[in-house]
Amino acid sequence: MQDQVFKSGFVTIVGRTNVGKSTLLNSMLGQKLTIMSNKPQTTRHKIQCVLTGLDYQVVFIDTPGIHKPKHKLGEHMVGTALNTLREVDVVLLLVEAAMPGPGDLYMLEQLRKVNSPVLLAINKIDLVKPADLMPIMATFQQARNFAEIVPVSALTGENIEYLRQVIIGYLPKGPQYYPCDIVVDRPERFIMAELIREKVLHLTSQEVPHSVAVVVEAVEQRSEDLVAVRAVIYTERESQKGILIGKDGKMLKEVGQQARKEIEILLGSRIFLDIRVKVKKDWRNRDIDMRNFGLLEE
Ligand SMILES: Nc1nc2c(ncn2[C@@H]2O[C@H](COP(=O)(O)OP(=O)(O)OP(=O)(O)O)[C@@H](O)[C@H]2O)c(=O)[nH]1
Repeated sequence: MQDQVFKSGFVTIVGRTNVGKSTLLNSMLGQKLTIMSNKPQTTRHKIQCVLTGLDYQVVFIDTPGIHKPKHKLGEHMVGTALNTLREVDVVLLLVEAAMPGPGDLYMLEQLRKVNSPVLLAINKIDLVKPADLMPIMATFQQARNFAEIVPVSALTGENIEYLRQVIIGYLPKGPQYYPCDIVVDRPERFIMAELIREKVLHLTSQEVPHSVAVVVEAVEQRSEDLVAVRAVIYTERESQKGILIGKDGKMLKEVGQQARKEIEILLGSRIFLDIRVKVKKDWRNRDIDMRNFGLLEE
């Protein structure tokens, strides 16, 4: 009998905003790790999630949505995404089940310089009729010779297991980079901040989301089963601060209650969560603020 070969490698999921990258990643990992929202551009960080099986390990790098930059943070997001393309073993391009739009064409153009295998996953197939899928697949295949095209629904889970197998099939022989119980390489503080930001995105209306950054400033073990967490939500304008706090502090209370529940699950402990809201004017255009918020790497 032949020895089993261990396969491992780095995989990046790219695609324009809102195509379902985070949902797909979570669905493949079977756990909630990156934040999901119905508003575009919620993923700013390069998060690595690790999926380990008996004979494989996939390290997923979740890139920010590629889009035409509008301000400095936007430029940085595009730069990060493009850099990761050159460092990975497999690139997974995610698109929606629709004819390619300008965003997809821009993405395809960026991928022209990529040498590693590029797989195409066509997401949200639950929204289209099977007959409409064939011409969409054909159009994408004409645009580039993809290693494979896999239609999926990250939301319903359709074809996700198959996609996982396809990805593993393209990984090279390699070592186990991380211990098997590691699923994410970001520190807990970062995940806590992302959970809080996710609640803000879900609960507030359109004018707030993109100008919000969350920083967890302190985490303190108060007793055996109580951890105190102090976080600050930064906004760009006084008016946004008002919206975030809400009438009689109701909005902030709701954000805090919802985030607390999930942080308690994350840490496996009771949490005392103290959230403040502060205004930091124009932070998205200032490198120093972005670095402080952990949005730029040194
Ligand atoms: N119907 C349907 N909706 C989906 C599917 N996958 C994702 N969505 C929805 O699409 C929206 C965007 O999903 P995300 O996973 O946040 O998208 P993203 O590409 O990570 O977005 P950014 O972080 O902005 O780049 C959410 O409302 C998801 O629920 C799917 O297979 N079917």
